[in-house]
Amino acid sequence: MNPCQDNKALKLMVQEALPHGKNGKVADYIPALSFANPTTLSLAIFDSEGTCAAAGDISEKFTLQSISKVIALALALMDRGEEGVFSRVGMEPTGDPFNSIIKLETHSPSKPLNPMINAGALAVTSLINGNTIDEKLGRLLAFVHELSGNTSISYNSEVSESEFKTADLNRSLAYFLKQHHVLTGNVEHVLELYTKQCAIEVDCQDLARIAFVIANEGKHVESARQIIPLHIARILKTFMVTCGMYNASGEFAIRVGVPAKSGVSGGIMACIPHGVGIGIYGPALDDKGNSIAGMKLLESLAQRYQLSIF
Ligand SMILES: NC(=O)CC[C@H](N)C(=O)O
Repeated sequence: MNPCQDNKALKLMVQEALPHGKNGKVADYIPALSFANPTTLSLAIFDSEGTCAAAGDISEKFTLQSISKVIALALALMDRGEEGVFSRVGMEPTGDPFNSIIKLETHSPSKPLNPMINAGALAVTSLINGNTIDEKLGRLLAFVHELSGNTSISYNSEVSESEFKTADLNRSLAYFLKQHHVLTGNVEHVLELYTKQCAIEVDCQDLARIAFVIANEGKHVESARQIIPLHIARILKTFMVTCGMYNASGEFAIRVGVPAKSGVSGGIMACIPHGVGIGIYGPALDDKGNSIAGMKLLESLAQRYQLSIF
């Protein structure tokens, strides 16, 4: 696997975007995330030639958080099929914050509107095959290893424990879903798996490689192996466009126009059809939970390289 090469043009773009982070704040509702350095920004871009260009400190690691929802959805769809997953979770954007409970009660039936909000992601995580939490997590990690080509990726237990102890809102969502038979099984087990899934730790280069596979119709560049079936890769990208940036997805589609998924750690994964994967890390967030400098950087990249799919 070729390591990413520093790129001068990208470095300039990172330097330009970085000051925008000053207007943001690192997430602290998960206490372990509050230690992140708000003045950092890094970028890796992996393309169909198998080359990777980078800028910023790409060795910095961060947890996937909501970006993991895309990966868990892929695995659940491979495990259960579309009917098995979409009987429990819908396909529509909400316009509400990612952890909102409101539409679960006002919508009938009370299944979560999509897999990118927390309620939908909890339902999806509960569908991953395996007899024990360890087995399910092991399958998820093996899948991440395959997508990224990096078998050393694991989860950060300090972050997962910090989230598990404080996840009362997600706990409420999950118990609500259990009451309405959307989620079956032990809620605490689902939360344990979900918080470990969110705490899977990567760097920008790993994220760019994962993004590439999704962008490239589910295929690896080196081996051309189909890791994710084509129709599932399309579903993932479509959800990323309609719901990937939470309740900022509409504005992001206009300003940037690429399938992307953010996480509250400050990561953004962007998948440019049909074969560029982008990984970004910038932990200062806006009030919707998206990386401010990261979004600015994607906007400049999209303008400069005409990336918008629209
Ligand atoms: N938006 C996010 O990244 C949310 C993920 C986080 N683990 C949570 O459930 O709150």
